Amino acid sequence: MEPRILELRREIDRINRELLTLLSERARIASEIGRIQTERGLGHYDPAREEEMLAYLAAENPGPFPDGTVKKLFKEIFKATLALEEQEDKQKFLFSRETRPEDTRVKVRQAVFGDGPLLIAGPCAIESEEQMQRTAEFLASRGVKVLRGGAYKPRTSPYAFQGLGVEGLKLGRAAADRHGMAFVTEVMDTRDVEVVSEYADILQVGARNMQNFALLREVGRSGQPVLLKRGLSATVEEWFYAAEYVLSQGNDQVILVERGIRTYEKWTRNTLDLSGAVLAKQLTHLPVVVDVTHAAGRIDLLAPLARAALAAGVDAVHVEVHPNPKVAMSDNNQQMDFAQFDAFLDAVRDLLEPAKTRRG
Ligand SMILES: O=C(O)C(=O)C[C@]1(C(=O)O)C=C[C@@H](O)C=C1
Repeated sequence: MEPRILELRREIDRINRELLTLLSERARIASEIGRIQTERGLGHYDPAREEEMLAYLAAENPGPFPDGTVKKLFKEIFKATLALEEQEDKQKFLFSRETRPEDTRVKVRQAVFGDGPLLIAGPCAIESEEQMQRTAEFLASRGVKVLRGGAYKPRTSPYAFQGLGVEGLKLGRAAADRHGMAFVTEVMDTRDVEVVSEYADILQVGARNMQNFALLREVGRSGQPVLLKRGLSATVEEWFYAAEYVLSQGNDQVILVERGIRTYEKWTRNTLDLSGAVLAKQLTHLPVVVDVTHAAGRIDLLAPLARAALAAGVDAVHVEVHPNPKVAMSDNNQQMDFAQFDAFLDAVRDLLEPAKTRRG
């Protein structure tokens, strides 16, 4: 090798090392800026700041690189810096496995979310004492430990059945108590969190309320376990950020529910985003539930979707069950009757721990 080249390369090596030192120092300073921005709820990307730096770099460019090349090099530095700031943010999020590597377990009466697959089952809406008692008795006899039932119903039409309210809460609590089950029901308004908490073991925040930030904070403050449904068109990141609202109030009993997202598909009510559910398991330490009923909106897909979800490692599957769906006050076509639930159970039993389910 030409001695002069070797000598010049050693000069390059020295400058490489100096550049590395300066770039690392720059990154540490920018990280400090990023931490301050995050604390103040500010974003990191600042195009005006980037333009300001590019302007003086071009003006002071001694060559031989053309201004365009200098700008391109520094834009890469800005991009890398932004990625570093955003990565550091993610490591700060309470939902992140970076913050808590071990799985969070949510224990509610006899059910432990995150400790082996569970079923959540029950009617869309609580309609009567007889309906809730019959359903709870049947489901408990099949080993279901978590009873769902809506007392406050988010209906598209204001003229549709809105739920029994507190009367429904009482019926759900009584049915769950009689059969040793946990009771989960939706809360729709910050003003109802206190009363719903008196009856329900788990507060459900519905898909339409996923970014009702006041409600998220209120259920967080309640300290009650929260079942957080992903919004109809929410990104996975928005879903996690919604969970962060609850966690930020000091409440770590958060369970994430993938219930299908709104797409262009017409043959199913929504489109089950299994990748979203898997991302939730991988990136967060929170238990993850898949609600196959609201995803599919039809009975014939429930078992295959539940099998896929359980095989993918989710912690629970959520289905709607009603003694007589034909006369249900809501969602008639997507609730299983008892015989259909037994067939569903037979189809998924091998993926649920045998101890948790039995044929009555
Ligand atoms: O100064 C900031 O706000 C930063 O986040 C640092 C920095 C940079 O690399 O200089 C990074 C990204 C921004 O878009 C602007 C500037």
